[in-house]
Amino acid sequence: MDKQLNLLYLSATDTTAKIVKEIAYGIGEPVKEYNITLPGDRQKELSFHNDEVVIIGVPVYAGRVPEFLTEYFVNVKGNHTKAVFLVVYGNRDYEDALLELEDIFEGNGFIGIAAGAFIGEHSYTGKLAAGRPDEDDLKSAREFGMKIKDKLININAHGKIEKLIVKGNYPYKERKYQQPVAPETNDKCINCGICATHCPKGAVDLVNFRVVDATKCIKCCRCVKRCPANAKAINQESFIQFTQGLIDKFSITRHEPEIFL
Ligand SMILES: Cc1cc2nc3c(=O)[nH]c(=O)nc-3n(C[C@H](O)[C@H](O)[C@H](O)COP(=O)(O)O)c2cc1C
Repeated sequence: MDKQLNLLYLSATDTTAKIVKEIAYGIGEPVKEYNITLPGDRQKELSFHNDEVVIIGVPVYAGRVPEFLTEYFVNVKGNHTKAVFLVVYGNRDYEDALLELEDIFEGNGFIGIAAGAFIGEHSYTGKLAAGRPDEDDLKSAREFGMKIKDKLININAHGKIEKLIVKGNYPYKERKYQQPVAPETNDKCINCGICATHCPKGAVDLVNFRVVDATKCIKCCRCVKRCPANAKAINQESFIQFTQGLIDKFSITRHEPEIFL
């Protein structure tokens, strides 16, 4: 087997983390984790060797890799390092995110050997892909891991890796300007500060937890979902309407994981 299996992921509301870990469990190797969800974890340059494997997982934001992450990924280098690409989306669509993720990392010295698009509860609401990844999703993730293990054994025996083809189109889906919005804090706030210390963008003020910099907020909803007092919510009418539209349109059909090997 390869020397080291690594997990590199951002997961604001923990769905990506669950799937990445279950894939690793299916591969069955001890892992080294690089959880890059918090700003402090995205300071260092990372480089991986040719005898390592990295599972790289990100949530889908507007059909793409989250933009601020593409800036950080410039600092993650491979050296003919084998990689598994994973995107997790909220049952709407993942559009060009997987192709973009593959392009970024293959441009940085990684070689894609497998990829997957899985489904996680939508960051904006518990009414879309509620409770996912569920048992079936996690089973699919484990089985995907086992297939990756077989492929790695095969690669190591024959030394040949065919170009990985994933779903997605060029040009990638256009990134549209979005009006800055930020969560508000209600009177239930207990001043614990979890929202501030857990914000992936450092958008919540570390002294006055009610102050959120809307220009930094990425609407990942980590603060909303992690708040033990249910005190944070995005209340802007446009956001509420957009979220309701997603529920109306995309909660009827259950999407299933897709894998590419
Ligand atoms: C800003 C933003 C944009 C999103 N865009 C999409 C999207 O285009 N398609 C989709 O199905 N889900 C979308 N989602 C939902 C997330 O991809 C999904 O909930 C994912 O499971 C979150 O991963 P995490 O729990 O690891 O943060 C979006 C979420 C956020 C916060």
